Amino acid sequence: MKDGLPPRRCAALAYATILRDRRALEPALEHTPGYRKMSDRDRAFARAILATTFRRLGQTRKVLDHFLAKPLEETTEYAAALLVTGATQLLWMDGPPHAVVSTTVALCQDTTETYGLKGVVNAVLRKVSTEGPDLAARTAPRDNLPDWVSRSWRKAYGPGALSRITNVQMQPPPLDITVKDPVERERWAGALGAEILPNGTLRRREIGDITQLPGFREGAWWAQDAAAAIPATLLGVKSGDHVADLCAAPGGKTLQLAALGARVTAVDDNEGRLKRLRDNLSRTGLRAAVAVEDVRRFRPKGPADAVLLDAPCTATGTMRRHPEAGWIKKPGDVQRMSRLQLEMAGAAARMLRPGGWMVICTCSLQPEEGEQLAARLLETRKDLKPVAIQDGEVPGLAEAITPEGWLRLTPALWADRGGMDGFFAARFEKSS
Ligand SMILES: C[S@@+](CC[C@H](N)C(=O)[O-])C[C@H]1O[C@@H](n2cnc3c(N)ncnc32)[C@H](O)[C@@H]1O
Repeated sequence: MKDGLPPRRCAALAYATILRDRRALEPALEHTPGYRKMSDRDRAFARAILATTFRRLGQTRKVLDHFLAKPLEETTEYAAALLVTGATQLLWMDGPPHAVVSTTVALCQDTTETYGLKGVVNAVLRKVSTEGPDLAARTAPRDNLPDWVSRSWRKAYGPGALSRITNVQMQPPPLDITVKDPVERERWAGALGAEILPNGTLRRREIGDITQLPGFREGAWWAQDAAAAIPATLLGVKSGDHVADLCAAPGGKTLQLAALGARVTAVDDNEGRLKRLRDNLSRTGLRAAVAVEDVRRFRPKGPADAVLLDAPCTATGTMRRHPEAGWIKKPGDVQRMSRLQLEMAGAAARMLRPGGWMVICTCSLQPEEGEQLAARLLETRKDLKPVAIQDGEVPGLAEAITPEGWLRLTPALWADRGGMDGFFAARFEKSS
């Protein structure tokens, strides 16, 4: 088979699946015919095409629109996938024009519907390779947000922040690392060639194969975005405390709490993701009890000293790491998820002992899943009172503390160091 054909085919097939089935990028690729049989290099190439395609989707579509007689959405599904992934390689990946155009045209032979479109695909991609860069220069990173996301962020954060957030999202994400033993942080920063961020997270510019990095196999650290590492630190956990970690898998926050010496019960209803949590515990030599259960039904053996709820959400704060996230969600998902989050937060509060602290967090930039969720929780549970987050608890992030004392992290924070995921966290104490 012609060189470069299989990874490009995988990328185009997975692109169509992701949009049709609203599926996340990694599982979509894993289930794409031929993907698992490819070499590591080809798999990495397919993944890079796909990630760049979603990261630049709005800009690429704008360029393609100039050369298409009808909107891309009205084109056959696979033809649209070939055009978008092909144009992405030409515009944003320095793809050699001849190789990109000829392999993409060859892929038109995959289906009867696209067979007859070889001429069109050839002509359009040739135009993209010659005239596309000038047209692309007239587009902007914010074009890459789905309209509903762009509208909601503009309203919530303003146009300036919207541009800063989208600029960060155009960059490939760094590898962020939480070290098990903080005393060893400097040593591992040296061994890994990493910078130490103000919250103690280690940051490397490139992700690569993390299993080959020093300290991974011996369980000295785990990968965790700097923003995701903050909520567990807000619980004020002491050694020996009983902590319920709700929606725990794959376990980044469970590991943090266990490393502090807490007796952690990690609850999640997804067995597959819990396997990853168990693997992480065994690799790092940390301990936690694990319960496979819906958080809304789970009852701990006794009241917990502290509860962490990292609720499922639309994950629009993670579009830098998961650029497809905004494209596979719809505005209705925000309402649906925020109702679920409120139910879960109510269940979480019931698990807490009087005087105990609870932190709820989501990796979403939608206010319905953050500020509005926290406010609604206070309306519905009179036994909770807010415990404002203080400057000293979040070094370098004082500006992220809201007037109510919540924490609103956006990708634009620490932008000169590579940004972070968008996250929201709020803390409460149970009064009775
Ligand atoms: C944001 S992820 C959690 C990430 C995790 N806390 C960490 O730090 O690695 C949300 C998790 O919620 C779980 N989940 C979703 N609905 C649930 C439910 N009703 N009960 C328990 N877990 C649920 C998902 O399986 C998923 O693992």
